Amino acid sequence: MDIAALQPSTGALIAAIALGIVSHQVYKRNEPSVAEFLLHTILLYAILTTLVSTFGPLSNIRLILIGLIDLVVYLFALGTSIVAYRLFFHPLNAYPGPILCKITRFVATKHVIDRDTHAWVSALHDQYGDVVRVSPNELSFKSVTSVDLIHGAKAGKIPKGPFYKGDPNRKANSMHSTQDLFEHRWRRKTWERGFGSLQLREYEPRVMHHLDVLNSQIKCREGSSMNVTAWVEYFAYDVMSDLGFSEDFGMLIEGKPHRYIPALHGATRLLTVAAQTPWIKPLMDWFPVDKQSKQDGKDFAKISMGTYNRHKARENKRPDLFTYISARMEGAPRPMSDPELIADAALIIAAGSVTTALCITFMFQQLCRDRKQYEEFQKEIDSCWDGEGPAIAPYLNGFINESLRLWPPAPTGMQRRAPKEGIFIDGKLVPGNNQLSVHTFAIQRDGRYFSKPAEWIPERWIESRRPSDFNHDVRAFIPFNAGQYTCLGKNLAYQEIRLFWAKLARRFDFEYAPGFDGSSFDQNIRYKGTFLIGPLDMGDNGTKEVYTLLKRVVLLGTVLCFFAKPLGFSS
Ligand code: HEM
Repeated sequence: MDIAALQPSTGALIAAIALGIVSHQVYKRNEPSVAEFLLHTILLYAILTTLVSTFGPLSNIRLILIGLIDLVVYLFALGTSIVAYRLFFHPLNAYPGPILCKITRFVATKHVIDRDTHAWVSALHDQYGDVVRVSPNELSFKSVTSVDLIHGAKAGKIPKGPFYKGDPNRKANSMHSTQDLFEHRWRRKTWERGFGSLQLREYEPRVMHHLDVLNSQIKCREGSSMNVTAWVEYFAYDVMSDLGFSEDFGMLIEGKPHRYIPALHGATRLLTVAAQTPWIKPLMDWFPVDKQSKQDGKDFAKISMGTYNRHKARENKRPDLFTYISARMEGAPRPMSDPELIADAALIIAAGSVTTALCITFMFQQLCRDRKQYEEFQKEIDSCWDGEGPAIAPYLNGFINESLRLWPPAPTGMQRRAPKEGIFIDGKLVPGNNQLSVHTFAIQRDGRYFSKPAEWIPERWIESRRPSDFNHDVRAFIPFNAGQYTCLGKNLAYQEIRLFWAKLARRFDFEYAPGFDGSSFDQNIRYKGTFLIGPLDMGDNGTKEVYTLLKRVVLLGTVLCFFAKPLGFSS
């Protein structure tokens, strides 16, 4: 075929370019879904082809081909218009950032796929300062003033961003993923009933029960090594299935993971990719990408539904978190639907298990790395245990906070949307509807807020022991986020972690397993919504048990001597 004969007329070309630019103006105001975009494009193709046909008689095949060329020109004009706008006319143009990030979200998506978002954004902050444009319409901040404005007390009118739309496995919003301010407020109130101090007291013996099981499993394995990462996960998931639904995944008893763990990990992988670019979500079903994660996502949804159905069917319920969440709250504007409750059921375990497990596992790593800190840690727990839980344990608290500061389980920014009228942060206007967040990992490792930021120093949290010249600004400590969306399980998490150490540090003396030095663990810290970590192989060196036994023998001897005399056995 004569190529020259396929050349579209100038009129059709100009029309295609004009339509590309006009479409961009329309899409800028009303972002289309993938289906809408495809429909528009097909319609445009039909319009362009009709237009071409008006310029003279053409065979059908020529008409189709010239129409296609026009369509490519249209798409090219649309793309060029988008890139030019994002580079030169976008309201976030005044903010610094890498050029590619200003043009496309795929840079951020690539880092999610590479599992290094936390380190990538942190490095961008090192290069560009307190604010970076990480995507065409998204800013990442790391100043304490931004915490207050985006997440804190002054952020009442700031809703969650489109990131939260991303879960491809969800039929309805969970309390956490809803972006409507009013809806979030009343659903959160419903949840709050499960986290009062009375409820926490009720949960405590249930946590202790799982610690007893873990305790006996460690004892059984004395002399051999254990992958602490896995066992702490078993503990945290078993606890949440019990506190959440009065069920027991039974991972601690069986010593192996329930299907829930890989299913949740796979589902989160899909979620974090889809959440970067929510329009990708429907495409995930159409294309055969990451089949395993898709299957995991489906299994995760199925398990959550099963949990919900069993809880609903159960009579004589022990009060647990889901009992509070699923009972209609007085003053609630409407009852919750089944899909919403299933989404909330998934949230309980997803939010409460992996986060707590990560905090504990990072503490294990540090304790084995620094024997001096371990000795002080153990000494304090031994001295303050009052039979029910460590009463005042400032060093333990400092240790927990250092874990959460250096390795916040959810390390990246929690995306919010600027209100319509925009918001002034650090003296500059962020125009309405752009996305913004404070980067937890970066701000918590900023020397302006915490001196020697990369060092694990529990004493920094104890006022009497903190060096007087130390920077210590707790406004920059946001592992649970802050304000209206702050973690609901914060107190539960602290309680669980304290009980964990009170029970286990008193009993065992942990150290790296022979041949393991922790370096492979450090090198394999990745990001996947939360941190994703590798195995941490440890053993109990047994001295603690022997020491406890010795203490008991000495105590028994003293008691016997004391009674022996009056009873006349010692003459
Ligand atoms: C060390 C442990 C924990 C850490 C570091 C942590 C961290 C966080 C963070 C950063 C958020 C904010 C998420 C966002 O804005 O998108 C959050 C929210 C939440 N967390 Fe936790 N969490 C922990 C433990 C728990 C536990 C044990 C539960 C119990 C179920 C829980 C339940 C929740 C819930 C329900 C929300 C949603 C709150 C809302 O949207 O209003 N978390 N958590």
